[in-house]
Amino acid sequence: MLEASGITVRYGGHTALDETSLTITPGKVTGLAGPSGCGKSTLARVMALMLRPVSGTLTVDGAVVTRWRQRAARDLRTRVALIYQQPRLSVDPRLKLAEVIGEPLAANGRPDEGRVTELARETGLTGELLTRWPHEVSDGQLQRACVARALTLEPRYLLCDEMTTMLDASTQAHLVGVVNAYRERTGAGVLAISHDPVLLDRWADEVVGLAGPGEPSP
Ligand SMILES: Nc1ncnc2c1ncn2[C@@H]1O[C@H](COP(=O)(O)OP(=O)(O)OP(=O)(O)O)[C@@H](O)[C@H]1O
Repeated sequence: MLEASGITVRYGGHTALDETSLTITPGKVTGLAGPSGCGKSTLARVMALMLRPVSGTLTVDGAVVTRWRQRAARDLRTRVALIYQQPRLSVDPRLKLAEVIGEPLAANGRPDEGRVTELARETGLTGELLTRWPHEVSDGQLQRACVARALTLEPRYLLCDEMTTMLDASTQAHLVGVVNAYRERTGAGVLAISHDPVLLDRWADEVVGLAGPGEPSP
């Protein structure tokens, strides 16, 4: 399990999370809802080992996380992948789409063109798109590449932060289908953060509501 327990995060003097807890179970989709600014993205970044909380404990399959970001143990860091709402802010504009997808493999010294091609096919990207720069593709095509990138190292937990909010209905359905197929094949646990109650109702096994600090739980 991926377990955040009693997590507190402050940005300067502002408390974004106040002793918040959330558990993601392998094989299940946990939905996370809550008003804008209540700390959903912040919690996802903590659970992806990208943001160190002021206090609280994060455990990944029983291992307590003590180091964060690049200093985190590679084995723990690569067990969790995060997909953001805005693909343009999460890709290096100097990399072509094939390189975007293959980035985690290259960074871990395991370049694998075959795996990149396979993931591109699964996420609905044609070979021709793989040779383009990010500015030459649509947001939906770029998000497909980001989903493929998130799956390259076969994470045990996949955190989808408003993954489909900016996309049309058919791209949304396709990418949710890709994540579901991955979960069914590998038993990965999924966190689905969304403002869309219809999507969460359809997609999640359980929906958790997050209140802002100092507010009553919904
Ligand atoms: N890097 C930052 N520096 C300062 N404050 C931040 C930073 N990131 C987020 N915050 C603040 O922390 C709070 C929680 O932000 P967060 O993005 O986690 O909320 P959210 O629930 O994901 O919101 P939304 O649904 O609008 O995406 C907000 O008040 C936000 O303004």
